[in-house]
Amino acid sequence: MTMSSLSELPVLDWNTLSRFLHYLTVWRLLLLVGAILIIRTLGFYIYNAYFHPLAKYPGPRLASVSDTWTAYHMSAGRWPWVLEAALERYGDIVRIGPNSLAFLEPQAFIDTHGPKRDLKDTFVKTPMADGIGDGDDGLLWERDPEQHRRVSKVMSHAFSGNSLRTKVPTIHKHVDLAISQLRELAVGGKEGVDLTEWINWIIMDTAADLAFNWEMHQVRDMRSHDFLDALEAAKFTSVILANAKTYPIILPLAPVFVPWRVMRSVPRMIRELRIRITQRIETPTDRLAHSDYFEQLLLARPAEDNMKPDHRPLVPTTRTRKEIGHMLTVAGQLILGGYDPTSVTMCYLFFFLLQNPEAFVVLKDEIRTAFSTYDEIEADKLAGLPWLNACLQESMRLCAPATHHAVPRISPGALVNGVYVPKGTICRSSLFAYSRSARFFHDAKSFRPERWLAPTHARYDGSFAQDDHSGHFPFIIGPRQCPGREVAKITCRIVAAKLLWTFDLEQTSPMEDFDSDMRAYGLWAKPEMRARLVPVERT
Ligand code: HEM
Repeated sequence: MTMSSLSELPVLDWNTLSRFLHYLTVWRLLLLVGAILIIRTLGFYIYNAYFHPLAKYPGPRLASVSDTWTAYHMSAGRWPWVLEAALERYGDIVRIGPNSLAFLEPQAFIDTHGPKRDLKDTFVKTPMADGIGDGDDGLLWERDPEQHRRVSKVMSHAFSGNSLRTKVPTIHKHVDLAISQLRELAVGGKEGVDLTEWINWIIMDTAADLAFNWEMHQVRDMRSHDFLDALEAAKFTSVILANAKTYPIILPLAPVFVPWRVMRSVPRMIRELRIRITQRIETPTDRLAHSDYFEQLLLARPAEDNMKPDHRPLVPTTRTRKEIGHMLTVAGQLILGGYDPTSVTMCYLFFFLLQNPEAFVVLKDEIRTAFSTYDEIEADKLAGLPWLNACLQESMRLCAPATHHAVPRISPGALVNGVYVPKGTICRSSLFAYSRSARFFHDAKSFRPERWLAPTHARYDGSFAQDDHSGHFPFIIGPRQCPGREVAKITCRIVAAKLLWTFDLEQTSPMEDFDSDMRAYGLWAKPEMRARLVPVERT
């Protein structure tokens, strides 16, 4: 290049720059930014679809490039069925999001949820919700395995043997009141009662009373407490917000999905909880009506517990704002954990029984033969009734209350069902799909309590002998296993036995179909069930 050609090159002086800026109108600028965004997004999609470490797994095309697929189906209420269909179509491991895999085999569930020798190998929870008390995630939502272990240890005493026995009279108290209210109502009328509503009242009254001696009196007053209404109304919103945490793509849309009544009721719910908790903290143990789970939280003073006994202050120091926030969150979770899955289990138990009259008759006979008077009905004997327990197991197999959304966990970089899953991958095992798969259960989609009976039982049916129960974990397994599982089973048995000992049930609302009419958001929507309760005549 000669000196003369060099001098012909344009010089970037102020004039040139202002001519360039003049040329670059707002529209052109927007076009430029748009083009950059499109190229970036396309690059991101091409990487996800063809070069991502999970690209080798089959699945819906949209799911491989965006989380919209999962977020949409979860919010539409058909997630368990959609995931089941995807596993049926694509195989045992399906890519359900750019960074998410779903598994069918029980071993995958054991790998992701089972106990680990080293906490760093834990498959941690995905973010679910922020604690309602000062950013504290309490027990259920706690993601840090160390912190979870600490809180879980404190609470474990509340659910252990002796402590559990002290809770049983409280369960009977609420069920007895419901039965006597239902008798009073003389519910032989045309319409009958809303069984779902009564189950909700009984279970929530019991859950709140057991959690921290909170008497909600829904059964007594025969009307829903604001807290119950708010919780039921917030179900859909909670799935949107929880989804938004895992899939930020839907975060900007979240406010659109939050109905006005939820916006109004949730702060009310938290305010009420705060007042009740403060009252509970101020009530001395000897003035309580009965023992509750909350005692354990009040006993635990982490800072002081870790001091040598002779260094501890004689009078415990006042509770900090942080401690109160923690208690508030755990208390809310104890009510939510105690209420929702138990009421769902009870509702679906009756749903399946009403649709399977033969199984229903066997259950009524078993209960009415086992107890000659109402007052004889007690927890230990109920635990030994094979058909009652088989019906409960079968109902939780077909409609596992808390695991239908395939409880997600994040891989630390480990083997799942024999394949290496990279660190950070979200893993979901669909117990719903497993439970309804003909590969693991004979006559898988039918309600057949026989499958849970021992060969010595008169109704034992050998066709179910090959059923593979190894993945039946309605309460999951490992360190996050449900601590309330025994309370839940005792409650369900007592409610079912006392109701069926006293009444015959005739459904008055139309029968719904499980596969086409039911919906599951973050939590199961409950079926509409009106029933006439006819008191059993006894000589
Ligand atoms: C049939 C009824 C019940 C079922 C099927 C059930 C199921 C479950 C499942 C699957 C989990 C694990 C959730 C996860 O990791 O995301 C869980 C956790 C939990 N459940 Fe239950 N539950 C039931 C009743 C109860 C009851 C009566 C209580 C009493 C308060 C309770 C308290 C809890 C608590 C506190 C947790 C959190 C445990 C932790 O993260 O360490 N549950 N439950």
